[in-house]
Amino acid sequence: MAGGTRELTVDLGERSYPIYIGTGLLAQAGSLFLKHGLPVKSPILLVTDSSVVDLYADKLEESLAAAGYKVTTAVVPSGETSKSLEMLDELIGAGLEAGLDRKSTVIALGGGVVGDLAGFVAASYMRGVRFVQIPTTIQAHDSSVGGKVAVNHRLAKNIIGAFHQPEFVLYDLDTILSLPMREVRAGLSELVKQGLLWDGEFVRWCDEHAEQLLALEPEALGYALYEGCNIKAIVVSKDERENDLRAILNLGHTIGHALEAVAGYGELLHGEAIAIGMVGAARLAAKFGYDERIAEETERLHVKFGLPVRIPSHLDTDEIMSAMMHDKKFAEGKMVFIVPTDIGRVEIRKDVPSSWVKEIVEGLREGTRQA
Ligand SMILES: NC(=O)c1ccc[n+]([C@@H]2O[C@H](COP(=O)([O-])OP(=O)(O)OC[C@H]3O[C@@H](n4cnc5c(N)ncnc54)[C@H](O)[C@@H]3O)[C@@H](O)[C@H]2O)c1
Ligand SMILES: O=C(O)C(=O)C[C@@H](O)[C@H](O)[C@H](O)COP(=O)(O)O
Ligand SMILES: [Zn+2]
Repeated sequence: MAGGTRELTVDLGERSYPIYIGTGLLAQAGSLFLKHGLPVKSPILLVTDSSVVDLYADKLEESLAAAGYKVTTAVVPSGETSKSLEMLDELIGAGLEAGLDRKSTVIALGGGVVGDLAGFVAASYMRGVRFVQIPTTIQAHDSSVGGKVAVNHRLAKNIIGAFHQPEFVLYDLDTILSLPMREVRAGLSELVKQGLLWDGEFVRWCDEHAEQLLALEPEALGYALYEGCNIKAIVVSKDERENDLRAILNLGHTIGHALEAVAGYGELLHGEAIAIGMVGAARLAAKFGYDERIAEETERLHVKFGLPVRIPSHLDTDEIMSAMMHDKKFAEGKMVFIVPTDIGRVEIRKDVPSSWVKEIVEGLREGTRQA
């Protein structure tokens, strides 16, 4: 690997895999595919989106071709609406037409949308083929690690999916430099999330380096993405299938996923919805008697990164409340929330009164002063 490349392991026994983080890595993809034993004789399906294809597909295709691979590239429209059953159907068709067999590999080149969608194609094509994650957004430090793959239903996010771990994750930090500013901010939301749920020191570091992160200063970005992937890898390694601990990665998602579905996929970016959801979760913490400064700090930090912290006024509270009932954590008639107990610590609460949640949603509406 190129000097300066960092490597982490997602420790899952026989399904363990590395995450390579560094610069100039797209050009090394072919040799890494060979190193990981991905068969040359079976065609590859490369899935990317309409914004990423012109930026990075050529470099990847060239590297794979030089290593002897035959690659067919399928391009989906960029944005959340591509995480759909219709697009899954299209891509399965593309795989069949390209002659993919059971030894083939599906590659995701793009952000979390492409990662989740291509991952679900890999999980379902012929009941499962190999999969490689090549993330190109900040957000995708989260989505490319851990094996959650899915498409959306109009009523609920990620409700049709699977757990399907990649062979490896190849994170070429050069790709991040072309991200639009709104996507940079949205991605930083989930990076800060990893600190809020696991590592208060990392939150303080993000706070102190906000300017460098927003400017995509390479050293700060490389360190932060490494830390974000590391936290994700630790949690996933302890509880791959979300029997318990892994649910903490869902901080902000009970409200956030509901907002995405009710607003219509793509109106609020995932990271934006989760930013609002994290402020909501922190306000819930105060209701459970935890320090009110947790909510104040959470909000201040998100404002510093230029993220939304209020629910758009046109979204209906009752619709948001009923969308939350479709949350995957909802069980035995109870709402479940990941609640911060300090900056860098959370607990899983299964005793959350829906009246409290409704009060918080109302209090978070645009134009409402803090309750
Ligand atoms: N599976 C998981 O564990 C997990 C974790 C976090 C998020 N997610 C999912 O990830 C999705 C959000 O991911 P995202 O924020 O990466 O969104 P995205 O994939 O839609 O990418 C954001 C936008 O940036 C563009 N883009 C991507 N890379 C680019 C680049 N390098 N330069 C210029 N433009 C680029 C894309 O075309 C898109 O328009 C959501 O669907 C969310 O549910 C999944
Ligand atoms: O990997 C996880 O586990 C997460 O919860 C990470 C989240 O950031 C991500 O948005 C995930 O897709 C949400 O999972 P879901 O099970 O609530 O759909
Ligand atoms: Zn998320």
